[in-house]
Amino acid sequence: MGLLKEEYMNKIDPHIQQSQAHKKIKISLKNIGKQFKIKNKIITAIENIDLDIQTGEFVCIVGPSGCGKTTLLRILAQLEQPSEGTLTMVHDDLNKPLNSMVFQEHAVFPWMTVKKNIAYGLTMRKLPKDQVEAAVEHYLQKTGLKKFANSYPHQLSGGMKQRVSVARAFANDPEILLMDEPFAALDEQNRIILQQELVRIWEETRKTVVFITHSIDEAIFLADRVYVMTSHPGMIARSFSIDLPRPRKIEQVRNSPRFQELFNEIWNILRMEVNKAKQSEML
Ligand SMILES: Nc1ncnc2c1ncn2[C@@H]1O[C@H](COP(=O)(O)OP(=O)(O)OP(=O)(O)O)[C@@H](O)[C@H]1O
Repeated sequence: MGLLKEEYMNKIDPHIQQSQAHKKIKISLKNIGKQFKIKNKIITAIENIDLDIQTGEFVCIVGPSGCGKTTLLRILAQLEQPSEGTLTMVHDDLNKPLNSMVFQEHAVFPWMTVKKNIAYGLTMRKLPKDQVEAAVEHYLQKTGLKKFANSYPHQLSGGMKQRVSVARAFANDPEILLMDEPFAALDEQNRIILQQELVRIWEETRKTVVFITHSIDEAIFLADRVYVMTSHPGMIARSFSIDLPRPRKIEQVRNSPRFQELFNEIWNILRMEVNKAKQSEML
């Protein structure tokens, strides 16, 4: 059961507020649920989601296919209205966008050069030209795209295109980055390289990130906290604090006994949820 637009705005707007310095919670979800109506059938995508995300925290969400991860992210991006519950997001600096989204693929503009793609959000905000150029230059450098600044997306590999998406999101300088399986379509080598680059840029910027992934390895390598969701309808099954030291290097993380321990704990929960999802598909 959806909300009317006005009801929704009443729910969201008062909570996108300027924070006081002592406030640490950036995103708070209380009892969030979402139902979709298809023909006469109601599908509960997510239910009873309660979680708090701290300012500067890197959060990964893993869960079986179809458990509502994208729905949750779309609610955070305000592309979707929750059917129930309260979403609170603290907007600290009104000169910056509250959030930017990075999608799995097809998110770069094919008619724009790499440089123009990265500059897009800043240009739309009509920021001074030299400020835009400095930000673009910075992220071209950080993502190894300098040589391709004037190339068009069709001249780039899949990995390069995702770099452009990541560079654009960071250059836009949002307070919250919402990432929906951004590396899922990449081959293993490119995925590792981009994970390493993302972690490096994030460790410098410490933005609040919500990152959806199917990969337990990826979640542990990137996150401060991993939430595991239940199968349909999606609820939070468990949360894991990822207490691995930073800065992180992929080889060190993967070889550490703590990584193995976390992997096994998360997999034990996820395996049960994936099996449940399979059983309900067979019914
Ligand atoms: N716009 C929509 N209309 C109807 N049902 C929807 C809509 N969006 C999502 N759903 C349903 O809600 C449930 C959750 O979907 P969602 O895409 O959020 O899951 P997911 O965990 O991101 O899936 P995956 O891991 O496969 O990408 C699914 O049953 C899906 O069919």
